[in-house]
Amino acid sequence: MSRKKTGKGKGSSKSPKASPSSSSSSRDSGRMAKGLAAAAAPTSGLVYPCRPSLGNSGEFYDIAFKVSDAGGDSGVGKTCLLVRFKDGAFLAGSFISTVGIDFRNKVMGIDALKVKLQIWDTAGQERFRSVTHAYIVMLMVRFTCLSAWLTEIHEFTQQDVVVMLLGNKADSTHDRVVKREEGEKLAKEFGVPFMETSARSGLNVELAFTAVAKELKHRTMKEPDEPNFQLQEYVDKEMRTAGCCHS
Ligand SMILES: Nc1nc2c(ncn2[C@@H]2O[C@H](COP(=O)(O)OP(=O)(O)OP(=O)(O)O)[C@@H](O)[C@H]2O)c(=O)[nH]1
Repeated sequence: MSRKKTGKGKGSSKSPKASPSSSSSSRDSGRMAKGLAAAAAPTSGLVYPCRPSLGNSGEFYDIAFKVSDAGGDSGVGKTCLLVRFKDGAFLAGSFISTVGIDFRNKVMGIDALKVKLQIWDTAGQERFRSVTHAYIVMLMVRFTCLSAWLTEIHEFTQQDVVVMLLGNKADSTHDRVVKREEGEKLAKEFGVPFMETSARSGLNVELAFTAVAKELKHRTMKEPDEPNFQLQEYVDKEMRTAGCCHS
């Protein structure tokens, strides 16, 4: 029997706010009931850009960003990807559809800085309405829907939102969300970076989030005459260096 992944009745209705006070919350992972999602939406992608702050997991960080894995159709592996990234484990077993939204924090070392990513896990049906101000949206869509998803992103999010396309379940020929060639072609067509991941094997999961964190850090801290961070180039180079794949 499969259960629903739900925040209903758990935790509080408080949202993680863009202020130091949210850090004092006792939770490192928050859950919200579906109806609260829109009201609980973050007000800024940048959580707290200042010198070391103490996260609620007890880790210091220099800068923090909100990231959303929204945009994935139901069942493409959004929750599993997050769990793999945060806890290094794969959630095997029966499929439990997310209801409402959930978030997880992780602090990463990026170019001598501690960057906290607060990653929002949304149910397929919540789409972007609950995360309109997240800085980045990581899509794991079935590609027939890509155009519609991108239109929706641009309608409901900040203009400078960063979008990254992930083809998850790369470990499985049968289950994979999209073929690599198809993903690369479409990503090029739509002008978004693309990479394959697997929550099951861990393939490229750390790399995907590192690339996101680097892009966000660069956007916030770059000097006016500094060139933009090339996310796709970085990802391609890292994969080549690693002889294919990061896990
Ligand atoms: N083979 C394989 N299966 C995966 C992978 N990631 C997730 N799954 C399986 O896919 C199913 C759905 O995963 P979830 O992470 O719950 O999907 P979701 O996108 O969060 O779904 P919603 O909550 O409905 O939006 C589960 O049965 C997972 O075990 C992967 O990388 N490889």
